[in-house]
Amino acid sequence: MIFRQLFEKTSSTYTYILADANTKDAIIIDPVIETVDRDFKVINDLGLKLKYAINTHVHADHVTGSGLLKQKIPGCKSVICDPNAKADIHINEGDKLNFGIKKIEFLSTPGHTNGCVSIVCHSAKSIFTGDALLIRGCGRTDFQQGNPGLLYDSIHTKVFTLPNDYIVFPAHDYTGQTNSSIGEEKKYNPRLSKSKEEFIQIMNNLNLPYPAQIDRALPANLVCGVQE
Ligand SMILES: N[C@@H](CCC(=O)N[C@@H](CSS)C(=O)NCC(=O)O)C(=O)O
Ligand SMILES: [Fe+2]
Repeated sequence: MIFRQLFEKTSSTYTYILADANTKDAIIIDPVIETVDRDFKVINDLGLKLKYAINTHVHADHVTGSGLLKQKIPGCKSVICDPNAKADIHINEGDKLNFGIKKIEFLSTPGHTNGCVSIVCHSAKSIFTGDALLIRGCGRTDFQQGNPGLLYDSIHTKVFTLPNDYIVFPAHDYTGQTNSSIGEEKKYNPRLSKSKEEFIQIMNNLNLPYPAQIDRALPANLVCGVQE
């Protein structure tokens, strides 16, 4: 497996590239429009064939790079779960996609937004959690149909039931951390290690300012980041 974790610093977003080392078939998870040229260079330098550009949800804090990547790489298909967002493929709970002999499986993990998915790669013992589960945190639940009770259930029934040694790769980190594990987050996550009632109380009192790019990002991300 070829693996890259790439960072976009304005929105503190992680973009991931995964590829089958033999066939060079590749996927990208949560690309950001401002760093498409960097990601495109990585893809070309490594001789990868990008099959899918996947968004874990309709992002509110940055514009997705998936539409621009599709323009640059003929044959690349955009993928999302949210039925309101434009994409080539709309996936659902339990769906799988292949790249070479590698496989990913989608878990529906709503609560941060309605259409949030987490992506499991069992052969790499890894889960890409989008904004559902962050390192020692989780996605906010105060807009985009956010629902703290639903997020708690998503994480506890879909994510925390994976083996403790699975690596957690989030869509963001604001503290300089890159990854965690299921076991660590079950034990040390200050929000999700609490009871559901305590979690809902915490989430309803975060009082976070809205993301700086929200007004630009939400409409753009409903059309893959670019108007055709
Ligand atoms: N300051 C950032 C936005 C930070 C933020 O709201 N992050 C979201 C994920 S992006 S929708 C979040 O869920 N944060 C949870 C938390 O506890 O911080 C910006 O202006 O972009
Ligand atoms: Fe988000």
